[in-house]
Amino acid sequence: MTSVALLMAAGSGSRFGADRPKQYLSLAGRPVLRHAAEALLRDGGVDAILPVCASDSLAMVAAILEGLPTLPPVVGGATRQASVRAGLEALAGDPPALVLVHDGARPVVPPGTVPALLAALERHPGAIPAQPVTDTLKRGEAGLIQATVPRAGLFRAQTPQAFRFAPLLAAHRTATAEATDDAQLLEAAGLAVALLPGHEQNIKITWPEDLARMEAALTPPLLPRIGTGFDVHRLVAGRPMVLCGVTIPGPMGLDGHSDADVGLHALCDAIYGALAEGDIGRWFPPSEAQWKDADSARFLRHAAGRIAARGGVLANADVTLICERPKITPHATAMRERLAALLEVPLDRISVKATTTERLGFPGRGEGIAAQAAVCLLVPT
Ligand SMILES: Nc1ccn([C@@H]2O[C@H](COP(=O)(O)OP(=O)(O)OP(=O)(O)O)[C@@H](O)[C@H]2O)c(=O)n1
Ligand SMILES: C[C@](O)(CO)[C@H](O)COP(=O)(O)O
Repeated sequence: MTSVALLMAAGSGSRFGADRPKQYLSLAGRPVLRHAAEALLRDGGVDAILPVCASDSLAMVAAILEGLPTLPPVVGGATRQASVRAGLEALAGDPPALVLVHDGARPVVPPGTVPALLAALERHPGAIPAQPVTDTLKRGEAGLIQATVPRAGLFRAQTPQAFRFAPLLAAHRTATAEATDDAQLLEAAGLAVALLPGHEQNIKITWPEDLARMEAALTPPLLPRIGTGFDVHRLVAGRPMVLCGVTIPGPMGLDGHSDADVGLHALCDAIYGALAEGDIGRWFPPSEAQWKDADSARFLRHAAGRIAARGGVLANADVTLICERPKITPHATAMRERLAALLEVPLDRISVKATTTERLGFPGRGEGIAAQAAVCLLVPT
């Protein structure tokens, strides 16, 4: 093996103050540590990851990293330096040529970072990513400024930090003082460590607000998706009149394979259209006997399920019923309530309204009822 990455996860996250160490908290649905491991491996160049963690977390860490090229986890120490040393000693019997040391609490390793670090090791025994300090620096005490510290030539060190294995192990074995990163030990040994460009997204999660910032950065933006639907059913005697999930008593009803709820069908088609998932006939073919006289509410629940399956939400829906009779206004609130309940959204996201065609055409002659619907969904890109 030519390069191994130590993934540091033996800290307790005392500044973060959660019920678990921060590297095990969920970020965009997966543990922070899993993000860090995948990010390390993404560009290639790392043959295996060696996790370093607390003794009571060995099985959990192995489970979190399942499926990735990992070596069995090693137990860390009381300080970060002691933990890195434990990882290096575990490799010393069959040493890799190169080693990277990465904080398990840094879930983002920007693309290109690992290849650039490994390339720099051809010229130097160590290389790290670092960001130039851009704020004015103050030294303070008891809430008062003591001095302004010149910031020229100052950098904020990040990880992964990359080293030739032998000098890093030697530096750890001979260290006399506690270092907050590994480059410091090579510096103390008088060895050159290259400074490569770091990245603002490479945040070490230290405080709760860091995790919140990362969550916002990793959550895919929601894309508005518009859909429209249109449907017509014939008016006949002796059939129920179900419109937008509400049954309206009377001698005439709508003809169709299902309960012929024309408004609800238009709404389903608008949703399927917004998702580019066909139409109601694709999901519930009229050729299938099981949908005969079916309550169309189940179609709308299915459409709502498709929105949820895509991780989306319904921003709003607007249904227009086109008929002379029945008069819709007395029923509009009940229809909105029924649709909102089926879609599990607040009432103010649903509109139901009606129009006539001034007695023109088939709706005007009372031969049928038409409905059109428009929806706006917000769906992750
Ligand atoms: N004894 C330790 C201490 C820290 N780390 C790891 O080193 C990285 C950076 O350390 P830090 O942010 O200081 O983590 P914690 O020590 O967990 O945090 P705190 O200082 O707030 O307790 C983390 O991934 C952490 O798990 C480690 O492996 N062993
Ligand atoms: C290694 C490190 O992430 C580089 O910035 C940092 O030094 C860790 O520091 P901490 O004091 O352990 O948080």
